[in-house]
Amino acid sequence: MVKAIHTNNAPQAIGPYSQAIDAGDLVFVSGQIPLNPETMEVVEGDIAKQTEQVMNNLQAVLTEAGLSFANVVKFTIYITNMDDFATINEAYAKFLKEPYPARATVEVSKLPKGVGVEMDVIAKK
Ligand SMILES: CC(=[NH2+])C(=O)[O-]
Repeated sequence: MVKAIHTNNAPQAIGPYSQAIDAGDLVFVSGQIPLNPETMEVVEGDIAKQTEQVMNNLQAVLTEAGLSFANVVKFTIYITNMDDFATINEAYAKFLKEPYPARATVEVSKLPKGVGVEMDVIAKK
């Protein structure tokens, strides 16, 4: 039995998906892009600001599931410009403590709403 997680503290889904799915021992959080949850607009600012918003959005969904970044076992990061890798790492690391989750970072040609970064996570209860 799976359960959808929903919070108004993170952006509403922009397509037919749940913000997260509780699948028992694991919680799968959908890709977050840098939308302000109140306005549903892309945040203004550079890729560091976008990364910070993505992390805040992920944190809000995890909190709704009763979890935190300490529960995250896997991140996937999608970026539209691999030249942003170092900047994204720096902004990302501010939210995490060692041992860091497993991770993959891939460059893609486009992301929804024209943003530069999207991330999804898998968390273990
Ligand atoms: C933003 C997102 N998670 C999607 O699938 O479009």
